[in-house]
Amino acid sequence: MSSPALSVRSAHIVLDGHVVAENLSLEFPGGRTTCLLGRSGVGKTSLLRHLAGLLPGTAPAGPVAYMAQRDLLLPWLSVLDNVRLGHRLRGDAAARHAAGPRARALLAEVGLGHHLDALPQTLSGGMRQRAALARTLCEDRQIVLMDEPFGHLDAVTRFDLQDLAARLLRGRTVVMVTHDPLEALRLGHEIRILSGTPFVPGPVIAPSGAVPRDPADPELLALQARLIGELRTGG
Ligand SMILES: Nc1ncnc2c1ncn2[C@@H]1O[C@H](COP(=O)(O)OP(=O)(O)OP(=O)(O)O)[C@@H](O)[C@H]1O
Repeated sequence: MSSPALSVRSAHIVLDGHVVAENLSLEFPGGRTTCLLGRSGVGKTSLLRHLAGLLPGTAPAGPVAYMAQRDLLLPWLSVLDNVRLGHRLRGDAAARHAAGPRARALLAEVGLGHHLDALPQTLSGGMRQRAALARTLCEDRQIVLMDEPFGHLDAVTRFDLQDLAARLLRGRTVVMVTHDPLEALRLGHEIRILSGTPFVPGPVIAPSGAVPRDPADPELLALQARLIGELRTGG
């Protein structure tokens, strides 16, 4: 099954009287990763929450997986139970049972196969983010919304998780908020810069080559300089 495109049509995003977006129309291509960049406070999280149907008066485009800025792991559940939490909360007995092997396989993929019984507070920040990524993927949704999924990680851990995410998210429709232009350039089939109040999305930036892209690629480095310049002047 191919992942659906996502569209926003003539949307207004207003939070307690603050107009974040007005008459907003945007397309996110199916089966591709779109990275959203923009200065702090421009409205990236609000747009993601709009897409997820988490704002008043909105509905999700379909079943979505949402990975929030904080990992939101429940401290009293093991890593394994955190990863299969959605199934445990929603599913019937058969679905709950089936989630176990899937959760274990994903935890092995993210390098936590030996920490199934660990409690979140005993893990490093990078390990917690990996567990949160496994939980997001355990939902097995065609649409995945991610809000700064690799923020607050050291450069090497971030780099490794970007590679992992690109592999595990292949073929899904992904909208990812990031503050890091290089992350957007490594992972995004398309990149949009949001700027202004209310925000307006800039034109689609579509670097060439498959993701995850090589950060040493001269095209990427040139684009990084351009994105930083646009963020500086536009935001
Ligand atoms: N509940 C609220 N009521 C009023 N204004 C809000 C509310 N939540 C957010 N805002 C404002 O809406 C704007 C957009 O916030 P949002 O969190 O979407 O920005 P962001 O681009 O994701 O920021 P950051 O990069 O810092 O996470 C900000 O100016 C923020 O102050």
